[in-house]
Amino acid sequence: MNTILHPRSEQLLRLPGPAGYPLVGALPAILREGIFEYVERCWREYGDFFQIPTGGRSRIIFTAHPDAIERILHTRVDNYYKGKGYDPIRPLLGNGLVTSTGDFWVRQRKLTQPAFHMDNLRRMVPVMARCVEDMLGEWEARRRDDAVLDLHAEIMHLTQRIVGFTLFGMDLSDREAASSRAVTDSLEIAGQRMNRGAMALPLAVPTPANLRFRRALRTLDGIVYDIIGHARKAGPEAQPTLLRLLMEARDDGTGDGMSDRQLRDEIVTQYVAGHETTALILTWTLWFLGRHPDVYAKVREEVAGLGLTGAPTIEDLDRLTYTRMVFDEVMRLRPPIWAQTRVAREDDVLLARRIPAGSFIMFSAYFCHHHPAFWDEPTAFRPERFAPERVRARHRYAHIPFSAGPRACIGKRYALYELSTALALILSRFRIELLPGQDVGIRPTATVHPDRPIYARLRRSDR
Ligand code: HEM
Repeated sequence: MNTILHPRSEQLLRLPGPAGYPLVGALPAILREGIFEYVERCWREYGDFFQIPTGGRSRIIFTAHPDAIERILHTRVDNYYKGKGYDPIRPLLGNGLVTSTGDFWVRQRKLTQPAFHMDNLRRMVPVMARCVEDMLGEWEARRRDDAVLDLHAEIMHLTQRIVGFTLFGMDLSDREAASSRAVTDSLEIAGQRMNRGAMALPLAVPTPANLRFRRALRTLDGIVYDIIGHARKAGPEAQPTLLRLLMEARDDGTGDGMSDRQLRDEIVTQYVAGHETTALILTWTLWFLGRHPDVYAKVREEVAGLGLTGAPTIEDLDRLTYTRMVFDEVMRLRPPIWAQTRVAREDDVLLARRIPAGSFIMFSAYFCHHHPAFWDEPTAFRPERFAPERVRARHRYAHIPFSAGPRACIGKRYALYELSTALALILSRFRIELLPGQDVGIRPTATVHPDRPIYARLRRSDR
């Protein structure tokens, strides 16, 4: 049943939250502090559910409670759509799978899904392993020179190479440096544009940030149109990849294929969504393992138990159950995508509060993952939290690094196999020693980064 609610309904006005200025609400404070930091402060002060004024009558309704998240992503999923909160990222991702909505999204998701089926993942794992081995070969030379590695930079190169080969059938190595910078720049500036909300200047205004953003887009477009051109030349007999699948897809009604622009949007989306996220988790995993020798030893033992002599199989990777708990804990503490937004189509009730149609809602995996009612000592690193019996006893929406419901991450299994393959091969060959005295915090933009490079030395694994 749908009760019509006026946007100024008393129930909504009674939501706690900070005060703001008349025309600009809390935007000056958000700009000064950054949206993540601002939300964190409010979350500590106002708890699970509050509103942030953003000027005039508009407001962000924020929640980090799993009950509310379950309602948004599952119980009343049809009532919550991706709206203007995704605008800052649209110049980068266009109308690809992350940003599209409605019937168009349903169609594109259906077309894309087979690329991530088990039979395809099974074919991809040896390719992932080959990319890791190539990196380890380079690391071997550096180990002999006692070189220091910038972990995240190394891992970003790896995951880009993996996405290039597995999804597009192409070696992107020679473009790694340029595209890494373009992806980091564009996500960072999209994050800043999110901070500014309605106050973000149009991209056409030549501010230094806008110019950097446009330059990053040109670089990425160049790479992506190259990928498409390469695949067209390779012809239909080339290896089946996500790209081929999308190129060969035909509309049921008209029989038309996707335009180059739509292909571009889908490819950029998979490229960006598919390598930065996994790179961040692998980097953070190596960081936490370096800081927790007991956990490191258990992962190392589990990996050694596989007795790998070459690339792992899917069955090998499925046996890495403790390692999977470690990834779950890393993704709890450092979910790459710290918040998502939705707009309510109709009036609804969240956590016993009435939410009028048109409300702009932000919900956060990061703060949900740190919720003291669901996690003991939320900031402590404890993979044992993910023992199966403890997971069963917990709220299903207390841990949502991949989101949930129909718009959950399409690359979840791909990501987990990639992470396990990489970690298993790295730990089989090397011991990674963090340089002492590093105090690494987080730098949340559109994704949650380390706030400085993480440096490590390589030692031969003590197998
Ligand atoms: C640890 C790694 C990853 C994490 C934590 C992660 C997380 C997420 C999250 C939270 C969303 C929802 C975003 C939103 O709706 O705003 C999402 C969506 C998505 N992810 Fe991932 N992701 C990961 C890896 C990947 C990989 C490897 C790929 C592709 C190869 C991928 C492709 C996508 C796509 C295309 C969507 C949009 C799905 C849709 O709306 O239908 N992700 N991911």
